[in-house]
Amino acid sequence: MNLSAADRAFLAALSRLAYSNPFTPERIALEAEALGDLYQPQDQFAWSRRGGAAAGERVNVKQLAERAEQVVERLRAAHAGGDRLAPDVLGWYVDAAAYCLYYRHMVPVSDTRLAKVARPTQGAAGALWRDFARDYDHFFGPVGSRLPDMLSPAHLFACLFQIRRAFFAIYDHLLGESRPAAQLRANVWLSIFTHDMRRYRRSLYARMRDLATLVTGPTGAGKELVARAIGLSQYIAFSPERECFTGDGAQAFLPLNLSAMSPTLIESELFGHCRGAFTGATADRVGWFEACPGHGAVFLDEVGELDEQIQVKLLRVLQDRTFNRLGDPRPRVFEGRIIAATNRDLAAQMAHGSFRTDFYYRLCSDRIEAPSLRDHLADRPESFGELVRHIAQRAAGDEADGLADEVQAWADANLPPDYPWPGNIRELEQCVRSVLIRKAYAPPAPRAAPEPDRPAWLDRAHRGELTAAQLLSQYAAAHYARTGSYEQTAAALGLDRRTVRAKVEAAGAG
Ligand SMILES: Nc1ncnc2c1ncn2[C@@H]1O[C@H](COP(=O)(O)OP(=O)(O)OP(=O)(O)O)[C@@H](O)[C@H]1O
Repeated sequence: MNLSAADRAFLAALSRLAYSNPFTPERIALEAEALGDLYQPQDQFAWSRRGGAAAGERVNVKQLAERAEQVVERLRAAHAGGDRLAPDVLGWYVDAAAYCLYYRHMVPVSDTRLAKVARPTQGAAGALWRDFARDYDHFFGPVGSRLPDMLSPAHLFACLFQIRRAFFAIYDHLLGESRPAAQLRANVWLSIFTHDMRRYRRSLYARMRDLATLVTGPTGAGKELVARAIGLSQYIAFSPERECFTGDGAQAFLPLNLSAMSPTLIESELFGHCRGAFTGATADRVGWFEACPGHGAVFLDEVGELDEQIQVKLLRVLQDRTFNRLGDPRPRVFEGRIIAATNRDLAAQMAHGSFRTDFYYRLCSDRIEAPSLRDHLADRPESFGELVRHIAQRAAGDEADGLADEVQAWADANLPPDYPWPGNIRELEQCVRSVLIRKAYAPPAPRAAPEPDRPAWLDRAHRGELTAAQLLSQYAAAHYARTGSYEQTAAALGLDRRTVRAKVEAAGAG
């Protein structure tokens, strides 16, 4: 079949677009490339929630889908008429048809319907699935014999539905039109799907749970939101026989704030315990690692506060997925994904010996930094008004515009232009609520510069808990962390370089 140069260019761009990260500027550039003259310029460099415009209402997306439908139907008709598609055109056809399936069946699924369809009860996704499967046959039936690697309809359905879930989880919750905000959304997408969506759909979807994610950033900057978006967006297989998903996506995020609990309680929450394992353990208890399904995530909030003994147990979970209930010698298997967050400087904690190096490296194979509110405002001062509007919308519904204006006026009159917002977006939320109630907000009093973290090994040394060898290792490691040089550390400690190195390594492993 003869395709025009314009059709070829359109299909080539659409093929890349269908596998691209929707939260990057490249995605917008691909929309422009695919649509050519039809593209309607927009004033955003990457997709973000704005004034309630849902993705389906975007004029460029609509144009893309309409054009994709036309070209795909022409190619299909040509093929049915005996006109064999060339291999490059066949590849484009597959991608464009999958795009049409997404647009036809997933884009109309609203947030509320999504939750109903996602239920693992028989038939919950029935109507959506049957319509999808019919269109799948329509597009791929005629060319099926030439597509040995084609994804099964159930797997493609599960993948496209996952994209829809992830899109909502990111787009609806991680707000802001600044570049750091867009970067954050794009990074969350990568943590879910990686940078290679084809590989993800082929095989990685089943392996993502082996990758832990570490979310860093200051307090109130959205670390838990990030973790939630990743945790609630994992792949869930679809059962065509039962016409439902095989797991409950809504129950898949298990957060635990580690800063507020004693070590025994943390262990019991995470690993579970047997009756009698410790005073007060009156019955067996299933921990979160046991309760978490394969498509779920356990979120370890404030991981920088973890006691070293628990770090060792968590390292084992990360390395070979096994753990024991307290008081039970039988090893059990964790099926889900681990996401951790901290606002502490883990590098400094490692240097001080209070955070294990091996645990750190297993934890941060994937790392996301949540930007501070100051980062948003430095990039885009208008972010203030935009974020206030979003927050006001949640706090006051129809009254949002008036409230947002009040907050802006109050901030202009009462806050210095460089007010640092130490509590980040959480503090901004508090400010909006406070203006709603009292027409004023009292920022927290500036605090003295925080004391640097006191290394845990010093406390242990103080309590007489370290051997002489451990003490020397920790001291050498602390010195080395400050100087970055084995030579200097050796000279200062009166040791030879090799001994210092062995001591520093022993501290890291220790
Ligand atoms: N990017 C964002 N978009 C929208 N809301 C945000 C964003 N970042 C933070 N928030 C809001 O700020 C509040 C705090 O967010 P969250 O609990 O995720 O922060 P955190 O970084 O985990 O804080 P902490 O370190 O204190 O636990 C929440 O109410 C959340 O809705």
